[in-house]
Amino acid sequence: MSALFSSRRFHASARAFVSSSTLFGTSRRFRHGMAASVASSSEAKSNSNGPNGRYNGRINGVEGKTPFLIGVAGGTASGKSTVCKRIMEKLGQVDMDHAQRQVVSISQDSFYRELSPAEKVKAERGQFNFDHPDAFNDELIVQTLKDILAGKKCDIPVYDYRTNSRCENQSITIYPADVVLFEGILVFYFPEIRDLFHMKLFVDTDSDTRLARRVPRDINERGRDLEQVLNQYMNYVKPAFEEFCLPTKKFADVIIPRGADNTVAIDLIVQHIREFLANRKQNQMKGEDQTTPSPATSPVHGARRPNTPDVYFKRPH
Ligand SMILES: Nc1ncnc2c1ncn2[C@@H]1O[C@H](COP(=O)(O)OP(=O)(O)O)[C@@H](O)[C@H]1O
Ligand SMILES: O=c1ccn([C@@H]2O[C@H](COP(=O)(O)O)[C@@H](O)[C@H]2O)c(=O)[nH]1
Repeated sequence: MSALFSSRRFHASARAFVSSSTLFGTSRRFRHGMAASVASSSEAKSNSNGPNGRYNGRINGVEGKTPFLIGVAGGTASGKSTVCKRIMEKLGQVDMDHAQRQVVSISQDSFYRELSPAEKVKAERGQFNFDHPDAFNDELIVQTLKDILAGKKCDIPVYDYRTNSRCENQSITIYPADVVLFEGILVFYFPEIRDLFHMKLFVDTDSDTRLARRVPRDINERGRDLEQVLNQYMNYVKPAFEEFCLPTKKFADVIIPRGADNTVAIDLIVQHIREFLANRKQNQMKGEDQTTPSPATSPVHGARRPNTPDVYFKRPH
């Protein structure tokens, strides 16, 4: 079993409760960042796969090596994408060619299912429940994540919150990478998806803070008005969070209070990823792979982790 991916090692290093009060005072606003390239369908098609459907163009990606798949769950506007962006930034993965990235981030929002005409009308009136598990195409998520774990290049849909639908003729190309972050409100809800993750993070941000962030975001970036945002929040978002998202916190390996403000937690996760990448590179140079996530920590191979969080990054009381 890979020593690096023995969860014991990571957990031991992080088990101490971290005093964070001096570090979390600053409130910063971060912009969303796509960790994959957005292309038109024709562009996406021009990025060819090699034999066996595997992409041949990467330097670090070795065929057949399973990427380390990290699930990032949490309520709306908890800071999931910002946490992923922070991780990417700290690993120097943002300002580089998408095809060369070792770490990529994917949003569950890309997998909202197509609505029927009647549902579209409801959605336009703010009467469709986008926070219910039925709103997602979970089969496509499973298939995509399995393809990613198999080292395949994938094209995933681009979602437009303003029209409540996929952008036509557009896709995001996800190139094979060593580490893949998959973030979304319900990424731990579906057992078949949940069981694919090698590590599960839950971004745990206070509900008032989340609402205070969601209101301006939905107005400024998603084309909503205040009344619409608050109605949707009260009728669908909040009840669905309590029924479907919050109960999945128990599946997390690491809970990150305060999201991107929690630099201690993010640094620990980044350190863990750095060690994985360094170890994988070293083993590749030696011509062997000991860093493919091991059966003990890899749900892909059927083993399961206990459903209790191993680590809390906690402010002392
Ligand atoms: N730590 C933070 N401080 C201030 N604003 C933040 C912070 N984290 C996220 N935001 C802002 O809150 C909104 C939601 O953050 P985002 O990361 O998109 O959340 P999620 O992906 O969970 O929906 C965005 O407008 C983002 O810029
Ligand atoms: O068409 C749509 C699709 C989704 N939503 C809302 O988005 C959030 C999930 O995205 P986060 O980035 O995690 O906030 C979810 O709460 C949906 O309510 C939408 O309003 N319209």
